Amino acid sequence: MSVYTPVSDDEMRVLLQDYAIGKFIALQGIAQGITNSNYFLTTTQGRYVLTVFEVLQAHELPFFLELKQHLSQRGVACPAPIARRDGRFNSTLAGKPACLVSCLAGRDTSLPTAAQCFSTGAMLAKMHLAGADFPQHMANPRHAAWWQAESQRLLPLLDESDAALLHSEIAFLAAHPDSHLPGGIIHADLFKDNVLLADDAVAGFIDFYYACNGSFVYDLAIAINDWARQSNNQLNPALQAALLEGYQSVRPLSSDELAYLSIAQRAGCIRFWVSRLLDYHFPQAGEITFIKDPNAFRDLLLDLQ
Ligand SMILES: Nc1ncnc2c1ncn2[C@@H]1O[C@H](COP(=O)(O)OP(=O)(O)OP(=O)(O)O)[C@@H](O)[C@H]1O
Ligand SMILES: N[C@@H](CCO)C(=O)O
Repeated sequence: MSVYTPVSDDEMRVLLQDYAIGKFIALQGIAQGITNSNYFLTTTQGRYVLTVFEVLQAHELPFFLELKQHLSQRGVACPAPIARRDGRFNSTLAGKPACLVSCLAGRDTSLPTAAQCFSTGAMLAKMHLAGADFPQHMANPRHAAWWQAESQRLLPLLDESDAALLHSEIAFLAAHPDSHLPGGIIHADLFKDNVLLADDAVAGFIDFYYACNGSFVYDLAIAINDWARQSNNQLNPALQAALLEGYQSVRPLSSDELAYLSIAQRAGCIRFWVSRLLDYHFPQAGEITFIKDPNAFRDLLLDLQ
């Protein structure tokens, strides 16, 4: 259940006065999603998605909403934020930051086909190219300095072999950084549940709230690690190849990027192994946390080494 903040029809009617998108017809909570409260909003002019942010703070929102506007204007399949009458994208509802975005067709999948992996790879490359002239910068809050610092809290809690693996892998990544590789705006969380598909085509990337600056090959690696990962936490070679082929159909990788890809995949494993371990060992009081299996990324890491 992902509606933590109830929004009444009357509250929505009041908020709609700040927008020029017609009159209220209906508001329906969306069951999927973990972090935020999401609703489908229908007005006399169309269908939209209302998000009430449960964790992000108001001052953090403009970067993500302006990025979505930039990308959607350049043909990247993603929700377009809806501007208020005063020109802003961000609103407040129930004392929390909120926004309206366009409603996309399509559904996510947990069992992608090779054709869907190809389309996702191609759209990711398109996103990387489209971000080139986005004027804002956001350092990655969950990269090398973060996993180095957070691992200090985790190491005493892990069994001996996991602790040794985490420690040695972080040292390996520190010795093999990606800072020399092409980069720009990355999604940084392009898992299967963050892509809406209409048959084989990408209807839209969603959940841009980890988007930041980073290397393109790292972003691609994060996507491969989820889209091609099978239930045994090993990669399906055909799905991995399809995602890579789709990406390269739009933006061919340099030989340096290709050589680094497997290291980037190991970095992607560390990123999500660490965040899932933190959710498991240090659940935030008062924060809604759905704990995903940390061992999935440990096991994939062992397979990639
Ligand atoms: N622009 C959109 N158009 C259509 N459906 C959307 C849109 N945005 C979100 N959804 C639907 O709402 C669901 C929840 O959205 P999302 O995954 O962004 O939730 P969240 O709680 O904000 O983030 P997360 O689950 O990653 O923590 C999606 O699975 C999708 O079905
Ligand atoms: N995609 C992440 C959660 C959101 O960052 C995970 O599966 O661990």
